[in-house]
Amino acid sequence: MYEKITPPTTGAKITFKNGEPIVPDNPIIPFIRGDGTGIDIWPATEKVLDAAVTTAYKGKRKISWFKVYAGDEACDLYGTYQYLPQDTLTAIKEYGVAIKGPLTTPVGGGIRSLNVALRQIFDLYACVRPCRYYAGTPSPHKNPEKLDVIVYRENTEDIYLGIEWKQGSEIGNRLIKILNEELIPATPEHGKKQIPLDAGIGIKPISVSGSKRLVRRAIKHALTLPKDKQQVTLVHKGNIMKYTEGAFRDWGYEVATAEFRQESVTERESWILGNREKNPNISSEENARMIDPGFDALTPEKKAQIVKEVETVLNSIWASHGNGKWQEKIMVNDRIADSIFQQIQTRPDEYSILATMNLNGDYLSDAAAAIVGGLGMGPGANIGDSCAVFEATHGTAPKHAGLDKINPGSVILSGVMMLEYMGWQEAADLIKKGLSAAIANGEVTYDLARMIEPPVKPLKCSEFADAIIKHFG
Ligand SMILES: NC(=O)C1=CN([C@@H]2O[C@H](COP(=O)(O)OP(=O)(O)OC[C@H]3O[C@@H](n4cnc5c(N)ncnc54)[C@H](OP(=O)(O)O)[C@@H]3O)[C@@H](O)[C@H]2O)C=CC1
Ligand SMILES: O=C(O)CCC(=O)C(=O)O
Ligand SMILES: [Mg+2]
Repeated sequence: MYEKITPPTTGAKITFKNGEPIVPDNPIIPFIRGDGTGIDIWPATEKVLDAAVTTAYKGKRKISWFKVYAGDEACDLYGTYQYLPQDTLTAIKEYGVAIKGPLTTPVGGGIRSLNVALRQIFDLYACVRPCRYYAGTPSPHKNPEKLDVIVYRENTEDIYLGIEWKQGSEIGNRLIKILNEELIPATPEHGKKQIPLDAGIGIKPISVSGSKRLVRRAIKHALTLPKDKQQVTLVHKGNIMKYTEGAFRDWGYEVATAEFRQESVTERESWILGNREKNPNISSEENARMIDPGFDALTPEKKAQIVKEVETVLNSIWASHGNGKWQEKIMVNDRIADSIFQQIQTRPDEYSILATMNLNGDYLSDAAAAIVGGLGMGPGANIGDSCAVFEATHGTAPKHAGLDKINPGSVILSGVMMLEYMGWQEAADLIKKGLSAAIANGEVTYDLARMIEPPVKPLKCSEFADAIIKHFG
């Protein structure tokens, strides 16, 4: 079955039922070490995960690690250009849950991202990146503890589908010609616009199914959070890209109101209900004026539309959501993408789950990680219905590779997410406890040490792993 790798002789497979993992006490878990700093981070991560499982379960549970190859290491073993060997894909498919270090992607040419390929091959449609603060972590922000968000990023489409044509290529030129001469003129709303003849072209598909399954998962996750965090914000640039980003917003609201009607309220609905609660005799038109600040300047058709919206909401959900009942529901709102970047800095505590398309989520997860201490503190998971691959938000950080210096925190915390996903909460809690105590004690790697006042001596990557284990307590 495998060409160059052999699974561990002990251990059992994780299987899936209705999208949920069924985990034996001795699961076989494939891991990819990763390029660049993966060489430093993986041994530290494995050591911490194993120590936590041993301490928590005293031998009753154990992970059997299965080394599989991707990136530079794979080329060394399998030959030139064998960046993602079939062995690796077979192992991940067979064992269902895997963890990986970062993999290099060249800019401008060369291979396409192996990280993105894994997400697409296994249909890992939700990229889940929690950004929360561990006490004592130095941060460029005054109140980093106020940020506690989970970026829920669509993981398989958008421009990451990778369908693009190089400037000057034959097909690219043909496409531009067809667009300029046939398709754009046939679309009146595009007027006399033309694509520059010297452009490269990329395609940005955003589908109903891709958007809805992501938002569905985000809402289900929100339902498991404490009441004050039960909120999903749909992030989009729908004012500019109406039929992709704007549609993502609309489909997100459709999921909330059609599939989670009893559990959710949209922000606009909450305003309409709230206006009626404050003034039981309020007219529909007055209510419409209050939810839309520009109401008086609108055309009569637009005004009528908003009045109708008010009446529809009151007729359909006043009984189930009115008189303050909406305050017990999951709030679904939306924010324009550029605005959310400033909102998570200026009003961090107003947000919880941020549901995004692929590119916006990529940017936003790095930005949110920076607020709580940087990319060394940014874990993540790529989740599908029959497979999950855990990996950090950051990349290979090549300038720090092989120095035993980098912060392994993000991959270790990705391991914590994996343990939680497996239902091994006791082991996950031990690691969070050990990591919190190490940080609070100033035992940190260079990235955090350089921000601490007065300065502390940085630990090596491997020493940080040891400090976490020491603080299991
Ligand atoms: N999922 C994946 O595997 C990903 C892969 N990549 C790939 O990684 C490669 C390098 O990308 P690049 O843009 O340099 O981004 P990186 O995330 O690799 O690194 C950028 C900088 O972030 C800081 N950083 C990153 N990781 C850590 C960490 N664990 N601890 C502390 N600081 C950290 C370092 O800053 P400083 O030097 O200031 O300390 C580093 O120089 C590219 O090929 C890219 O495509 C990128 C993202 C995700
Ligand atoms: O695959 C890559 O090289 C980059 C991916 C990335 O930045 C991410 O997933 O956050
Ligand atoms: Mg990224």
